[in-house]
Amino acid sequence: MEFIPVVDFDVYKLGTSDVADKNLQELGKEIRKAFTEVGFVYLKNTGIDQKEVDRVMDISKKFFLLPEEQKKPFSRGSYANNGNHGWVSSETESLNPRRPGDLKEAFNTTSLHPDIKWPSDGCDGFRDIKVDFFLHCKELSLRVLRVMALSLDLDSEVFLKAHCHLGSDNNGTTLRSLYYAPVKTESVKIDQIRCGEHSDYGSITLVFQSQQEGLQVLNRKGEFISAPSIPGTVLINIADMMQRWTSDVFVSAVHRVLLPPVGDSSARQSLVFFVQPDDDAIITCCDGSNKYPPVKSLEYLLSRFNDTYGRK
Ligand SMILES: O=C(O)CCC(=O)C(=O)O
Ligand SMILES: [Fe+2]
Repeated sequence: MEFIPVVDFDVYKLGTSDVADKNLQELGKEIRKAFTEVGFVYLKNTGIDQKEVDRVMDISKKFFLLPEEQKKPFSRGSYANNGNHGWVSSETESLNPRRPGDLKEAFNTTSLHPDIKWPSDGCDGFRDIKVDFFLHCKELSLRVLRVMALSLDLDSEVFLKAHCHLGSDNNGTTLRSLYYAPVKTESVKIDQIRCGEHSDYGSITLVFQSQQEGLQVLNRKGEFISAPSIPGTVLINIADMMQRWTSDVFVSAVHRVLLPPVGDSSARQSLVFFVQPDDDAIITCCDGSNKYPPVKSLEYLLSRFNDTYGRK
């Protein structure tokens, strides 16, 4: 496939409850085709509107533009109850370990625990805006996971059963805001880009992008195709654990974010919702085959984090 298909999710958008089986089946067919052929799909009419996405981007940007000393207290690794929650500074991660650190900053919302300390000075409303958006993304993700199961003629709950704790500290699902600062060409290292080639780790990922281009997806022919922002849609991709789960029926495609063209000094932003099965879920091939050995969700995730943050 040379492009990523756009599928209309209207019949099962957030807020609908009485969807006919026939409609779900139709939807399933289209989603299945996209996830087997390219691993990515754009969904339109999901019930998450562009205004809400813009609000989350705006509050995130306010935080990212604060001076470093104000962001440091919220660093990833400083939260006792959750090792993944918090701020990650630029060039800390290499999603492709063969490249220098990615030119991006991130804030991970992984814990919704009431005791979590949130940024608020200079970015009023940060917590509420993030938490509301997290919960909307959660609802949409559960709907998509249900359609995916149906599309494979499986029990509709087969994936949902392993996402019961989504939004609690026994599940690693993360809403990540990314900020790709304007690039100063003269200080870019050799082979450095905004986000190195990688595939995601969990079950599925929801992506919302600002207008700036750069996201590319590797198709089955081995060519990178661009995945531009389409306002009002959400881009959804299969991640590695889902590929294992479906014995490679759904493909977790490699993707990356390139530098902007020389002379383009705009910042880029995205919101990425990484859906993760519950920590103690055991992921076993759903076709009954043993193409991949069973793996515990949390162990798999931790091994992938070690690669990203440079295990020595
Ligand atoms: O920023 C983007 O558009 C995508 C980033 C991404 O693929 C990731 O963080 O896993
Ligand atoms: Fe990704």
